[in-house]
Amino acid sequence: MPRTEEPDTRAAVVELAGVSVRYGSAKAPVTALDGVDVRIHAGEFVVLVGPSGCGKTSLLRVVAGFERPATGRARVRGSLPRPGAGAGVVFQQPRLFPWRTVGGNLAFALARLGVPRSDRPGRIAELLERVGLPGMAGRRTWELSGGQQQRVALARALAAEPELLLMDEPFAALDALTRERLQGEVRALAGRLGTTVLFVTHSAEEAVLLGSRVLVMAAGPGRVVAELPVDLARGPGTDVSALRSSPEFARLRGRLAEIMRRGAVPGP
Ligand SMILES: Nc1ncnc2c1ncn2[C@@H]1O[C@H](COP(=O)(O)OP(=O)(O)OP(=O)(O)O)[C@@H](O)[C@H]1O
Repeated sequence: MPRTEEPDTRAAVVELAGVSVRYGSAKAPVTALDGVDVRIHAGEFVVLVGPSGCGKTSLLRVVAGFERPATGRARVRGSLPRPGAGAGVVFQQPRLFPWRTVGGNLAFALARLGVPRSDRPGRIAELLERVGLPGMAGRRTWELSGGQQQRVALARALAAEPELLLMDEPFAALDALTRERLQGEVRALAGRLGTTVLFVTHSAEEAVLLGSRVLVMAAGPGRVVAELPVDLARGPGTDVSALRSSPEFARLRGRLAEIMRRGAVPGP
């Protein structure tokens, strides 16, 4: 959704043009997405926000290659999206193998990526360090808290060093304190690694806190109705709780909540 008449000539990491997704049968079709255009550039942190059923997960699934659009064009780095090809995915639930250790879960992902057995322990230690779980490789996943399990899921998604990270309400099931900590970490991590992120949430607050750009969706049928660029400070030392108490954050959150209420861009 360009904000000017200038054509956008930058190479896009994600490009959706006129994408529709339909479920159900021919007799009872459900149009989950209708004519969605989205371009995401390298290093952007794009958040999809909107009410339940507006197609946020469907859009993410198209980008992940789990869902083929009924109409339109979807490309990731110029190619048809395919599961496991270049994008790391983190879901609301960690979806770890409960019978494997933390390290075993990561080793499985690394093996699938073709990482030689001898390199795996080093990579596992690095990944666990990166998500704030150093030395936890030998732990059973059921010994971990929900937040720790979600960190392991994030480490698994980072195993492929993806240029693109897709996150579907990854913190929704966590308590407020853990959520805040992980929000800060994901924000810092994405900035440090230069990862492009597409993140789904219901929360206006989370959207403004994390996103460099927020896309607002509406239902019936699912579509993108507005976008809000977010210019809150970014950088490794940016403290999420300080950001949350800044006047700029309050202004943006209020504006986004108003856009979400109206389902369209309000006047100046
Ligand atoms: N497998 C499916 N079969 C039939 N309908 C589906 C299927 N998956 C999703 N839908 C429908 O498509 C629409 C969009 O669903 P989707 O899960 O993408 O929305 P969402 O915005 O992510 O919702 P939520 O915030 O509740 O997770 C909804 O009406 C939903 O009921």
